[in-house]
Amino acid sequence: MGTALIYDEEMTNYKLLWVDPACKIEVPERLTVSYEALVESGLADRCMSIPVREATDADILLVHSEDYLDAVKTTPYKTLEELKEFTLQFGDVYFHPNIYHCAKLAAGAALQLVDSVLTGKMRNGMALVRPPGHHSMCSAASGFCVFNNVAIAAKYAKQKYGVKRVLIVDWDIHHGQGVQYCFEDDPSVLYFSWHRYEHQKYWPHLRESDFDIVGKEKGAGFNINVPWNKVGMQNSDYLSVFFHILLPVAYEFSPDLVLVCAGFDSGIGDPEGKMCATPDIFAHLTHLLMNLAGGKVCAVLEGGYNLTSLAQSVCQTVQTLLGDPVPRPSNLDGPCKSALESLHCVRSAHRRYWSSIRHAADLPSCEISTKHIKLAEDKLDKEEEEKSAEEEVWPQPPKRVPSAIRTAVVLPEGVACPDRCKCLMSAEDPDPLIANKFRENFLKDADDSDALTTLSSLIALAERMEKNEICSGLALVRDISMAIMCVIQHTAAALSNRVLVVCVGDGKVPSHGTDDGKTLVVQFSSKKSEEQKCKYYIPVCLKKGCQDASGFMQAVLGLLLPLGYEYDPSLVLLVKMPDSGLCDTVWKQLIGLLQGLAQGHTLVLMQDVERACVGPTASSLLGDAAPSLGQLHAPLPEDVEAVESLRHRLKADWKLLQTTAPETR
Ligand SMILES: NCCCNCCCCCC(=O)CS
Ligand SMILES: [Zn+2]
Repeated sequence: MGTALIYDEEMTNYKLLWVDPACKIEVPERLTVSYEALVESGLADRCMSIPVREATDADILLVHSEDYLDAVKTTPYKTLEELKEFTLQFGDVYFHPNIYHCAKLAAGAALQLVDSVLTGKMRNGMALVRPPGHHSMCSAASGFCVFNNVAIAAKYAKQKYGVKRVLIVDWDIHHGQGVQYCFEDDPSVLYFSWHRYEHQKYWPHLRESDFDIVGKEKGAGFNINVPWNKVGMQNSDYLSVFFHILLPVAYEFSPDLVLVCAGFDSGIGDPEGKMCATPDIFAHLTHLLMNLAGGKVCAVLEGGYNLTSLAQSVCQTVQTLLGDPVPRPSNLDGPCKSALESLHCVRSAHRRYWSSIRHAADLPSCEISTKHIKLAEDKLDKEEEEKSAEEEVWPQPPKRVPSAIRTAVVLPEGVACPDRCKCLMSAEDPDPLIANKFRENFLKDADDSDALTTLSSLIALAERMEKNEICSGLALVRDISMAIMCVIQHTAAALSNRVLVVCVGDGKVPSHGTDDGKTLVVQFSSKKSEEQKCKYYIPVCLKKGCQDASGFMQAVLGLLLPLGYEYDPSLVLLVKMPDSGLCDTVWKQLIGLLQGLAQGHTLVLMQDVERACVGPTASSLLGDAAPSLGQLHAPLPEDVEAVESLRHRLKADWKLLQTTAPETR
C-alpha cells in the first residue's frame, strides 16, 4: 500500500479581494509552491494521486450548524460589498465568491484521504488544501477557516467506519479552538495541540487554549493544550513534547486512526509563528506517529505562510510518509526554560488522566500559574506588526537518498531469506588479514570457519550500511557478545562514528567504547547490573524485564528515544538477547521507532535460535508499520520508579530527559 496525495488546483481559485493586514498572508501560492515542490522533488510521482470531491451537506453538518451552512451557501452570489459585510461577523477570515466551493473541496479532500486509508487502499497520505480548517467552529468561520476539515474527517471516520478512537495531532502554531470545542466532551477523540500563546497575548487570545483546559465531563483528559509562552522554539522543544507528553499518552490511548492538522507555520521563517524549528523536524514528527494506529496516518494541511519553509516542510512530511529514512536529528541542545515550564504544566495537568505520566511532578501551586496578562489585543497586534520581520535564513534540509537496498540479512544455512530482503553471505573467502584479526580478537576456536564466515559477512554488511548502499540489516549469530564486539570495534574505527547499542534482555554486553562516548549502551533487562554506570552505559532494570509492554514502552519513549536523539548515532545496533521475553509487537514498535535515528541504519543482531523472529524483524526493518499494541494498562510502580530515578540521575548529562525547568533559586 502506498501514500495518497490529494490536491486540486481549483482550491487556489480564491483570494483576498480587499485590504486586510491580518489576512493578506493566506494566498493561493501557498498551495502551488507546496505542490510544485512535491512535483519538482519527484515525491508527487511516488504518491498515489487521489481526486478531491465536494463534501456533501451531510458531511459538513457532522460539525457545523444548518444556519451556518445556509449562510455560507449564500456567499457565491454576493457582491464585493456584501462579502465584506458578511465577513465582518467573523474574525481574521475573509470570504470570496469561490471560497464556499473551495471549502467543500478542502473538507472533501480530507474525507477522500480518510476513505483511502480506512478502506486499506492506501497506507497513509497527505491532503494539500485551502482554506484550512482547525479554527472554524460549529457556527462560525475563523482564522482563514470556513469548514473544519479535520474535525469533519474525525466524525466521518467514526460514523462511516466505526472507528473507536481517533488521535488528532495539531502541530500548527495556532490553537485549533474549533477542533477543541468540537470534541471537548468526547473521550473517543484525543485532541493534542501546541500553539504560540505568550500567556494569552497571542491570537486568538483564548483562556481556553491554556494547559489547564483538559476537556469536559467524559472528555476530561482527552484535550491536551501545550502553550508556547515564548517565540523561537526549536527542534529540541518540539521533540521533548513528543517524547514526554504526546507519545506516552498516544500509546496508552492506542488510536485506530491518526489525523494530523498539519500546519507548517510552526516552522522557521513563518511570520505568524516566529519559531525556529527547521523543516526536517516534520520528518521526525511524522515518523514518530507512523507506528500508531498500524500506520494509518492522514495529514491535512492547515497553516504555513513562509512559502520557502512551507514547501520544504511539506516535502519532509510526504517523504517520511513514503517511508524514506529521516535525516539525522542534528545538534539537539535540549529544551529551553519556557518549554520546560510548559512541559511541566501540561504533564501535571494531565497526570491524573494518564497512567503513562502519572509520576509527573505536581505543580508547585505558587509557580507558573496561568498568568493571564489580558492586554488590549489591538495594541498587541499593532506591536506585532510594527517589529520589522528580519528575514530568517536556514540551511536546505539534507538530501534524503534512499539506499539501493533497504534491508539485507546474514543468515545461517537453512534459514530462508525473507522476501524483499537481500541475503548477504560472503561466498569468497574473507580477506586473510581480516580473518587473522578475527581469529586473534574474537574467535574462541580459531578453526571455527562458520563463525569466521558470519563475522566477515556481518562486517561486510556494516560497511555497506556505512556507505548507504544498504539501509538496515539483520544477522543471526551464534555468539552474540562476540558479534557485538566485532561490530563496535569495526565501527569505532571510523572517527565520526557513534554507535547506539540497544540491548533487550539479560546478558553481558561489552562496554567497549562507552568510556569515551564512541558507544552508548542502553540495556533493558530484569537484572540489576553491577556494571559501573557512566554517562554512556545505561542499564534499565525493569521488574518484568521486557515482558511488560507498558513499562517497556514507557522506558522506550521517555528514556531511550530522548537519549538516542540527543546522542545522534551513525549506527544503531539493536540486539535481541536470548529469551528476552519481548513479544513481537513490542519488538516491531521498537524497531519502527529506532529507525528515526542514524538515517534508518539499524543493524539487528539475534541469536541464531530466533529463526521465527526473522520475518517479523525484516518486515519492520523494511518500514512496514508495527501493529498497534492496544490500550496499555498502567506500568508497574517499580518500572515507573526505575525509569524516573534513571531520568533524574541522567538529565544533568542528557538534556532531552528533562521534563521540568531547573530549580530557579
Ligand atoms: N500577527 C499577529 C496577529 C495574528 N493574526 C492571526 C490571523 C489568523 C491566523 C490563523 C491561521 O494562521 C490559521 S493556521
Ligand atoms: Zn496556523
